[in-house]
Amino acid sequence: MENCKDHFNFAGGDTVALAKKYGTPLYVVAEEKIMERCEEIRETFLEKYINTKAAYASKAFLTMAMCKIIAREGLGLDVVSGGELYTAIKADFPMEKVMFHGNNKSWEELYLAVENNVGRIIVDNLAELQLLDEIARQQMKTVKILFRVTPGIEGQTHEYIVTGQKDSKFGMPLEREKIYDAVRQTIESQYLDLTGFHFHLGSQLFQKDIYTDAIDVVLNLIHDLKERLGFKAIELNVGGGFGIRYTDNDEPKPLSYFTDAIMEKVIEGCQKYSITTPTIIIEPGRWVVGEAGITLYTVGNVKEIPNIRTYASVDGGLPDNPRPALYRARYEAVVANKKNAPLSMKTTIAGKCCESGDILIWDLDTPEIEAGDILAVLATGAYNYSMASNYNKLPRPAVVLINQEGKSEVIVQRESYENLLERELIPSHLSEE
Ligand SMILES: Cc1ncc(COP(=O)(O)O)c(C=O)c1O
Ligand SMILES: N[C@@H](CCCC[NH3+])C(=O)O
Repeated sequence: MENCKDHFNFAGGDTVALAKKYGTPLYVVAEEKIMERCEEIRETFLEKYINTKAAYASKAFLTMAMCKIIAREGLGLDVVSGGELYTAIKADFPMEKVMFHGNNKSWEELYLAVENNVGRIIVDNLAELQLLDEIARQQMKTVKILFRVTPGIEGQTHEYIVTGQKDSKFGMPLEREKIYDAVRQTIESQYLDLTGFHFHLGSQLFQKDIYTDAIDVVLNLIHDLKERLGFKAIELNVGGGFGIRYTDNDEPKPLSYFTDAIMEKVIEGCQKYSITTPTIIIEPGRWVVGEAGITLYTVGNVKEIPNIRTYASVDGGLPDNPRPALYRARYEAVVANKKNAPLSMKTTIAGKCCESGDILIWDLDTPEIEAGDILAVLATGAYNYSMASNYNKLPRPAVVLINQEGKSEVIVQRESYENLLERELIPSHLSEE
C-alpha cells in the first residue's frame, strides 16, 4: 500500500487507501497503540508496585481479536454480560483472569460464569449473592467474589457516566449493618469466597482525588470489618475511568498520575487503619483503546446555508457513534485526502440518520469540503463499535486492525443487508400463498 503525502496516515496505514480497500464507514484500530497502553500499565503500575493486577474493561471495545491482544499483553478482562463472557470463552481467554461485573446478572449468565471458572465475580447486590450461592452449590464449586460498593464519591463527568455516588443503580451503599450481614453470609457460605471490594467512580475522569477519597472510605470499611467480624479483605478493585484526549479541551494524564496517587493512598491508608495492604486491581477500558481507533467516512451531500452553517453529511453517524447524541461528546476529525490543505471553513459533520440530533461534530475546521472526501474521526476506539446499532437499518461497519507492521486485516466483517434480516421471520398469516 503506497502512502500519499497528502493523505492522513494512522499507525502506518494510509487512511484514504484503507477507505478505498474496505469501504466506509470503517472502524480502524491500531494494535500498536493498544500495545503501548498495555506496556504503560505494566511499566508504571504492575511492575512498579507489588500485589497489583489490571483488567481491560472490555465493554469499551470487544472482539475475539481484542481478547487475543489483551491475553498476549498479560492483562485480565472485565466482562459485564453473558455475551461479553461468551466472546472471551470463544477466544480462549484465560478464564481465571476474567472479572464478571453487572448490576443485574441473570441465572444463565452466572451459571455460565461458574461453569467456566471465571476468576472473580463482582457481586453487585444481595439478590445476586443468594443466586450465586445456589449456583455455586449446584455446581459444587468455590467461587471467588468481590462486593461492589458505592463509596459516595462523585466524579466530574457526564451525569450518565458517573457511578460512584450513593444514588446509583450500581453496587451496595456503604451502610455498615447491611454490609456486615452480606459479609457474614459469605463467611457462612461453603461455596463463596469473598476476597474484597470493588468500586468504580465513573468514566472519562481526570481527577485523582476522587480515587484517593474513595480508597480512604473503603479502607475504613475494611478496617471495621476486621474489627467487627475478623474478616480480612485481600483485594481492592478501584475500577477504571481514566480519561483520554478527544479534543483540545481534554487534558489527559499519564496513567501514573492516577496509579501513583492510588498506591500512595493505599499504603498510607493501610498504615492508618492497621490493615494488611490488599492486592490493588485497576480496570481501564477507554484509556486502553480509545485513542487507538478512528472511524473513516465518505462525505456525501454538502449543504451550505448562507450566513448560517455548512453541513457535510457522511455515510454513517449515530448508529456507529451514538456518543455525541447521548453525552454531547466532542470529537476531532481530519479530511483524510486533504491533510495538507489550509483549513478554510467551518463544517458541521452530520450523520445520515433520520434524526436531527445525529450530528457527529459541530463547526469543525476543514479545508474546502466536497462529496467524495474521506473524513477520519479520531479517538473512536472506545464505546463506538461496542455501542453501535442498526438504527434506520444501517448495516454496522467493518472493523480493520492495523498490525505492528502497518498491515491491515479485517477483524469484524461489514454487515450486509442479508445480515440485517437474518433473524426476522414472517408469520404464516402474512406470507403470500
Ligand atoms: C465496573 C466498571 N469497570 C470499568 C469500567 C471502565 O471504564 P472506562 O472505560 O472509563 O475505563 C466501567 C465503565 O465505566 C465500569 O462500569
Ligand atoms: N458508554 C460510555 C461509558 C460507559 C462506561 C461504562 N460504565 C461512554 O461512551 O462514554
